[in-house]
Amino acid sequence: MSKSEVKDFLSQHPDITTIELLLSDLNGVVRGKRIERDLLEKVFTKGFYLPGSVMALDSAGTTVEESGLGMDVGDRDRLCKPIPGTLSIVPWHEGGDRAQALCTMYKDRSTGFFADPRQVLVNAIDRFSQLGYDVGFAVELEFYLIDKQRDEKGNIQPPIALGSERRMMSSQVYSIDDLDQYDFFIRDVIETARQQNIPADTVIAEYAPGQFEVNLDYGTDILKAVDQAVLLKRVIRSVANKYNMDASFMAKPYIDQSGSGLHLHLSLLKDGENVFAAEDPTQNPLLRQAIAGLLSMADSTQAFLAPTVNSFRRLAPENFAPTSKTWAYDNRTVALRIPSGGQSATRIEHRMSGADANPYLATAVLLAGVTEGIQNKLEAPDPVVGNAYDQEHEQVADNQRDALRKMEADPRVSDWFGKDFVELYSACKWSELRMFEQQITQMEYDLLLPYV
Ligand SMILES: NC(=O)CC[C@H](N)C(=O)O
Repeated sequence: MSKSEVKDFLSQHPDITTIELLLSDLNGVVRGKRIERDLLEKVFTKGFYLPGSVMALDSAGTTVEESGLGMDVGDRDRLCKPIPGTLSIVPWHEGGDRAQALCTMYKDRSTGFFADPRQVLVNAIDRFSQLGYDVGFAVELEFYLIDKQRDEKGNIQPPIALGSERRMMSSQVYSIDDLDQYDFFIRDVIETARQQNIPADTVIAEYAPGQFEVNLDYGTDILKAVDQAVLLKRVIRSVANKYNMDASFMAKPYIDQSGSGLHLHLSLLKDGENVFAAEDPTQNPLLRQAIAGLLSMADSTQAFLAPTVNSFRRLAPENFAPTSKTWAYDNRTVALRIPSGGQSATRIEHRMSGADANPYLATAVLLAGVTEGIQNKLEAPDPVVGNAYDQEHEQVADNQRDALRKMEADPRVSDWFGKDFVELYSACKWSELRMFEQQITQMEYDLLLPYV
């Protein structure tokens, strides 16, 4: 990051006293440290240090020792550097004196650290670029607003909108009333994002009470768009918090309501022309190869798209979350949708990731699949017509164990994500899975303890 960026920023924002330096961990959770204004220039030119074990944390924030990045290497520090263009104010901070910058971790001064998920995406973008296409890329994020107060049974519940008596209980998809009721929140998200140069545009009320979707505008720079998605999640959480609500990207917070997804849209362009375009896009050979590649890696990359035990609860039929390795035109019951909307807008909507997936890894999955399909001219099956949930199709794994084993078994995953990274991810996820499985549920005590 250039010295002038720091100088300009500090002179434009004389009130800034502290700056948060942020990194996305394996789970997409933002971590980092805070520095004083005086140190900013040095940090931007020379970098700063955080333990490499930041990239080996489980969901409880504990270092997974099997990763080899903790005690084995003396919990050693790694160089981190801010990413140019990401320095911005933190509008939700009450004092108005805080800024932030997104950062990335290095192995040495010039090589990225294998364990940083952003670096995995950087590598994937490099390989994908060799295909020689420009892109149109966009991210959609679903999330739930949740009351900080639990209901009388101790369960989570939708919040009461500011200045209203009414708890949001309806399931009115695309409801304008629901958007009205939450206007204060939505406006604040869009405005806060704007202040951080994040192009969040549309907000939609989703299928369930308190569930919304926010879209980032189409971009041509994949890495920048994913950086923005990571930061947008923080905006949404922080703005919700301001109004005493939680915003959650958990894949399935309510068992009887729709889950939350992370949908990625990709079109390929050559000389400004969309190469996926065709009168009937499902017959476009290049698009079919890209689809075939994605489907061929659907099993072995699912562990990145469904990163926790909870993610697999989202993958239930009839909820517009994909359960099968399918694709179709204008159809939300499949894994890969080709949205309608005119030839020049022809694109793949990748619907497999939960909102809990790390956006860097989910996007690397997308690029790997598309590249493998096109390079190897893979053949796609026929697109689905009608309700994919009612038909016989090959299913994706319905549990994390199977997904992790399939990830470990496919050499293409090591090739794309790095052998060391796959080993790290695997160690962290198995450890976390064991942590979840070691809990005996209340239901087991209620239904089994007295009777068996
Ligand atoms: N609007 C939609 O497409 C719903 C998507 C669904 N909530 C998911 O989990 O992916």
